[in-house]
Amino acid sequence: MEDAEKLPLPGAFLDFLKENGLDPSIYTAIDSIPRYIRLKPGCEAYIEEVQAEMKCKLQKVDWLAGFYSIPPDIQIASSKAYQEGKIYGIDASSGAAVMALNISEGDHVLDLCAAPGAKLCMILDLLGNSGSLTGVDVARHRLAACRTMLQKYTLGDRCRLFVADGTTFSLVPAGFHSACNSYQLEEKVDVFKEWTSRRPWKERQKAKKGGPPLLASRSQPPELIYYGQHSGVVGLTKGELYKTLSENEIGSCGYDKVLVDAECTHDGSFKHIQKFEHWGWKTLQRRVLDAERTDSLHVLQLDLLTNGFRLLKVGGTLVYSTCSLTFAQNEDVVDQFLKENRSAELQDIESARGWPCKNGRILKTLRFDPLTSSAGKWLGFVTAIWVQAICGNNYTFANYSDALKILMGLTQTQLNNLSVAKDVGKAFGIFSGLASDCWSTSTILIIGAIEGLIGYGVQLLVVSQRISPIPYWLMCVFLCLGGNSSTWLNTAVLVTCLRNFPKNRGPVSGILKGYVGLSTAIFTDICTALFSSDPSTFLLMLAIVPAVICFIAVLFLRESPPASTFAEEKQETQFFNIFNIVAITVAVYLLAFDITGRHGHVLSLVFTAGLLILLASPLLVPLYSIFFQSNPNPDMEQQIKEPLLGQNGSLQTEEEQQNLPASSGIKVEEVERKRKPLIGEDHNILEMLKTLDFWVLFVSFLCGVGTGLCVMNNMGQIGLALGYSDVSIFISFISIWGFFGRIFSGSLSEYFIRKSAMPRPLWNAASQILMCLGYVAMAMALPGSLYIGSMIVGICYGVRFAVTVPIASELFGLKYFGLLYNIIILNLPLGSFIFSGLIAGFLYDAQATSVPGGGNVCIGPNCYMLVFVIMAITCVLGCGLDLFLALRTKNVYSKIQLEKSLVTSTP
Ligand SMILES: C[S@@+](CC[C@H](N)C(=O)[O-])C[C@H]1O[C@@H](n2cnc3c(N)ncnc32)[C@H](O)[C@@H]1O
Repeated sequence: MEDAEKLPLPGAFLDFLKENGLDPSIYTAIDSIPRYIRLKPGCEAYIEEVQAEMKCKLQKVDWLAGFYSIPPDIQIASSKAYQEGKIYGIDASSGAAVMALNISEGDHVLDLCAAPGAKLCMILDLLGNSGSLTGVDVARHRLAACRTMLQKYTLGDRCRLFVADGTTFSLVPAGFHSACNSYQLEEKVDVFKEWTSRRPWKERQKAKKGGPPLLASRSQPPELIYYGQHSGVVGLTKGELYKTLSENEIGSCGYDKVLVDAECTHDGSFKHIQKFEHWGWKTLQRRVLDAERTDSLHVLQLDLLTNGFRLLKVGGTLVYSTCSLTFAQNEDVVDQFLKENRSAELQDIESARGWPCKNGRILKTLRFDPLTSSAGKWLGFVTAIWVQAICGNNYTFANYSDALKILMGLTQTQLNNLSVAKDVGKAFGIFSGLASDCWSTSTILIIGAIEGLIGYGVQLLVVSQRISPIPYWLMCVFLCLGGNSSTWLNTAVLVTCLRNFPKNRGPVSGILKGYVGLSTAIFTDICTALFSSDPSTFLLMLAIVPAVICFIAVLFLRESPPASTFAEEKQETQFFNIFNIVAITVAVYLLAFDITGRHGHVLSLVFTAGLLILLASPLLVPLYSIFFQSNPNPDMEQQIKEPLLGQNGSLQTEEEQQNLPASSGIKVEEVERKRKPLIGEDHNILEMLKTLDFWVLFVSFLCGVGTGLCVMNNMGQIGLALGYSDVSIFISFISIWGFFGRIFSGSLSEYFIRKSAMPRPLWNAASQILMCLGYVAMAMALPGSLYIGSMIVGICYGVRFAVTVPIASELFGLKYFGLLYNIIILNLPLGSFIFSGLIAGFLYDAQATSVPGGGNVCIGPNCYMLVFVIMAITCVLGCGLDLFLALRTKNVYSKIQLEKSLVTSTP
């Protein structure tokens, strides 16, 4: 066994792991686990200095503000930045435990197992100049180290530290609640003054005689060893400080937030376990594995949790965390606690969205697990590709619109408005965006699948004449449903994949949107090949296939940890190159089939089989991952110098880190934003709507996709007007060239950001100019114009999509991306309505002549000429807006480039 070679774990420890259902192979990952540091708020300007001093690049941890990962071999204790208190050594999962508390301004927080104080410092940083923090620890010398840390990082002003047993500690933040302080009217004679490190004579004498015991006992009253000026202690009398309240009083005067980061076996601490190689495995047996000790640990953990909860205000939040991986010390403790405390309720840790963790055994608990194979993430991406490859069903309206027009006896305006109705369905994408912020990927996918099944199912029944034509308005509703279904699928796929691969947003968006572009061709070609463009069969496929694919994706597509090591990122880029190659092969294959004219039945069957094989081929990436790799999740223990609480109570050094494989939040609320976000940071919807950048992006997107949609929706009639009876070739053209636009702009824009900080909006500007030329070509209606025009429109429409998605995420963040994306996508129904429903519909009807039996028709280049001219002018406007946005976002892209260059230049 490889792990045995790396770290020869003793039999007793292996037995311990086995008893607790833990895989020993997790300890093989020790050497590849990065370290984490947190930058003290306000020290951001020193990043470069810190990097230069440590001779390594700090890689930002996207999901945890202020955290950076560094290579595992870098020692921070000797660095100037550490000594000057600019950086902390703290594990990312410890940071997650603090974030789960959801600290808000003015909170009074209790840290019941505070020493050595990494989380304590982070809490104080988050509190700033408000609220208070009470740190408690049973070990005097460890808490003294905590005090040193507070002084070093100048964080002590709102903190008080008590040596006390956390299972019996009973003091509330009395100094802040006059209502809870019955002594307030008494004359205060002997009050606490400003804290001084100089001890009273009595204490010094006591210390000379050997001092108090290192560990506080349960019955011993709390001993105050430090308090800051604004910690609520100064001005209190002893009676006030040490007053214990009734349960009822605690309900209103207790703590807003309690952290119980309980003592545990530390088996989740890799480096901690590694240290036993030096300390001796017998020590491990005695300190960690001893059955009696672990039994009493479970009791201690439950007691700490119970007492922490007792001191919590009604409506407050408690987080229980350990650095053990065993169920006994985590879920079992929480389970037992919940049984005994019916007023406690487990709450979702909402800030955990996108954290590299998985669910614990109890719903709403979380585990930071050391081994997470990336195969699942890639398998999820492959199913995302498949979902997208069937997601462009919305663009295939022209394939069956004529059947609808004839069956329902519609005019062109009515038909165009039907196509607008399907695009209006996208306006309700807002719902999928909202839902994606609270529901899982699988729920969103299932909703989309069922909606599509109903929407296209009814259209199928009408077109196949299984039911007589339904009223026009009702048909609008079902088209709307069909259109809306794709927003659920797109949202589920895009949001999840962008969060899983935040460092490769261009390729992710390019590939996924590329397949959306291809999906029209995939549907059209397979249908034409197998069923000779029969509209009923086409609709049957639109109804059934997406639902089946979605149910497959439900099994695999979920949020996973983003890459957090340099090697992982490098590999991500390689894998995306492979996906790009496969996608291009699919596109070329489709193109080859399209341009080689009509094919016989056998050849068509062979083509379809080949296409299915190509669509399945991305599976090779997750298969490679399964068979040739096992990636450690890096959120594991950092450097530990000594055992935590040894039998002699030995003291850990300051830079020791805590690991947090498991934590559960009990009542967590939304984090309050303290300042207006800058462009490039996470914006909520209101914040985004208030920015000029958003409106520029929104309107320029409208200019691009609105005009493009108009061409797609009207292609059937444009083709007829120009003398083509079969327009499927043009529809396939738009789809395939759209694909090339998406795939190349996604990856190239990423490449040029990395290379020269080229703002992504410049790609939109270029596409808009090209699109303008395409419309001019179509307006001229020369021979071949429609081929050139559909190719250009396809490319530029593709670029718009692939580039705008990452731009939105780069400017406004990924936190609320589901909703942000769907607001931007509102442009589809809006653009479709303005350019297709209003402008094209009106101008076409003005030129057309009525036909017997209802409806109208227009033949000749004049039918659409004015429409094309208007759209060409719109493109020039769009280009201007894109250039303006590129100028405004120059700095954002310089920053992104800097981050990317840091990654690539690191060995
Ligand atoms: C996992 S460590 C806490 C780490 C700390 N929260 C940090 O982030 O630096 C557990 C701590 O619990 C303390 N402890 C153990 N038994 C305790 C008790 N009965 N009451 C209070 N603290 C206790 C230990 O001294 C140890 O410092």
